[in-house]
Amino acid sequence: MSIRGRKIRNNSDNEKTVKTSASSSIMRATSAQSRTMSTLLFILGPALLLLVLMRPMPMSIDQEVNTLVSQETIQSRLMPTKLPSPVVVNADNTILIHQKKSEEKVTAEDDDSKEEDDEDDDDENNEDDKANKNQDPTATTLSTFHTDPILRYLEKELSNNQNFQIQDSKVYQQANCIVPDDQEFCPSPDSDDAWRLRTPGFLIIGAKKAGTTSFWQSLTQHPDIVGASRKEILFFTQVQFDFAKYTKMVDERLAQRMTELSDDKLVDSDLFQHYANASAFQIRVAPSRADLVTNFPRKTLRNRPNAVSLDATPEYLFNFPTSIKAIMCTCPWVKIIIILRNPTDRVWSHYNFLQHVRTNNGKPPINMSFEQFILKDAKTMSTLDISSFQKTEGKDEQALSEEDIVEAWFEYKQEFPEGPLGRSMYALQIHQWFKELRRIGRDPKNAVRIVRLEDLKRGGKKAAQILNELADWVLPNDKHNATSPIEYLDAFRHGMKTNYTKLGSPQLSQDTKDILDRLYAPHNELLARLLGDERWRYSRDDTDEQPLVWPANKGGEGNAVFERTSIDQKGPCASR
Ligand SMILES: Nc1ncnc2c1ncn2[C@@H]1O[C@H](COP(=O)(O)OS(=O)(=O)O)[C@@H](OP(=O)(O)O)[C@H]1O
Repeated sequence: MSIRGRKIRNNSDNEKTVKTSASSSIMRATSAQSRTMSTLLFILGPALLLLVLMRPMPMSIDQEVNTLVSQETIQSRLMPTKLPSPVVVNADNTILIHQKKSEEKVTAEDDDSKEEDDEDDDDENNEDDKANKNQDPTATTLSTFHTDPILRYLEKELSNNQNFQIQDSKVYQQANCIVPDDQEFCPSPDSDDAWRLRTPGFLIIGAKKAGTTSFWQSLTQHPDIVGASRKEILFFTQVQFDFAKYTKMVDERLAQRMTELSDDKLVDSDLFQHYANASAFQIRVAPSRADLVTNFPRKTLRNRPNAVSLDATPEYLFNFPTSIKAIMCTCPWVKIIIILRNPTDRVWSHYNFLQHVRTNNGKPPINMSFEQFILKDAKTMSTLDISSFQKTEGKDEQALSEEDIVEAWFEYKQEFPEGPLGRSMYALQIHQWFKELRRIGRDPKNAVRIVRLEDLKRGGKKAAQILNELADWVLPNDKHNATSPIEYLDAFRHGMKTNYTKLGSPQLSQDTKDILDRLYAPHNELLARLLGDERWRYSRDDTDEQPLVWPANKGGEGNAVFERTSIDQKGPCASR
């Protein structure tokens, strides 16, 4: 019997005794005693009641979520500061995430010219580098590593190796890629292999649960839009990205060199590990294009000179710390489509997906309520042990640098790969994509299109028009309009629409929804400023049904100007 059970039995034994003696006491009780009791109760009663009412109540799950998902916990860690200052979105859509003493704007060009300077005379400039780094939080880890003897050694060794030639093309230097000597990398546009340059022609990079599957199904209606062998090939994510192959080679070479230098102080296992990691993440090794194209129907592409291929992997948007580099090193000409959705609705859909779809697929469901799910994520975000976060904590004057954010994001993804809350922080992710595109000399307005699921969901002529124009944009040679707007829309409508209510999903509680809307408000604000239209705020009061496409027509109609451009073959192939 449990201790609790025993207590109960003892209590009932006692009860009998108490009952017997109580009845005789009552018989003997005098009216004077009764009066005293009544008086005491009259005086103490209200005080006791007050004490009971003031007792601290346990927190409800909603309150707990509210506390954790507050701007002080997540916001301060994932966004550099509270809006509006010092986050400044400039007219040209660059975001100034920190304030330097001089209030000087940091642009991609500044970064580039700094790198070039570093390369010219990095020995002499070690001190300068340090000084610059103190002044400018966006001074990249790259410049730190440039001052490093082991990285210099690696660079020297790798550039001497015939299998690892650093391409002399500027774009590759800027993207900091080391391109393996891949014979298939630069086929002549007239050769039978020219199709490789259209592989992939464009990407749908996210967001997850924003209708990417229907979007893929819609665009592949066109006979010249050829999907990869499956949706979500994940080629440019860390898992598929062939870092291992190249880092293994780097590591082996490093290990060999370390053995040769066995007397050297540098032979230290921690240090070795550190630089092995650095070799993977600081020196971006381009994945092999030969491996990439195996994910596409090569025969179809070879036989159709106008065809453009599509990889739709929503993981890429979220996976920016590694995916952007891998993509820019492998197919820098690629066009990018992003589809967004109200951030709170996206998180809810994400939860339902994991709860139901995975179960149906035989994979283990996430066995928690929606509130527990987002609490877990909020906790991950707020308790991340990332030195770069801690470094800046409490120092308002020195906000996080972009490098810190990228690093933090990387760790966050490791901690909770689903990252349901983080994935809906769109501005932070899109900004990184824009920044990287500018870095290799591409204008995001030419390279990217962003649309909303809400506009496509509504259907009608305008939704059909968006899909049609996007197809036009990615097809350089579409002279025959093989697919009509209505066909695109029909395919979108019949895409992977789900109805979780039928699957038995509970409704999203209004309180939780409000909390999430509050969490995302500043992120949406930043998105609206980044994309130059306040409707990207995703305000629940917004009744404007005008479709929203980025970049918007300056005329204010909200429709993008879709220019038909041929695939821009930037990169080392362009100069050959
Ligand atoms: N045509 C149409 N109309 C309305 N809603 C649509 C449509 N197509 C897809 N969806 C909704 O998009 C959600 C799935 O998004 P994804 O395909 O991107 O999911 S995934 O990331 O590939 O798993 C999923 O959202 P939820 O139902 O809210 O979970 C789909 O229902």
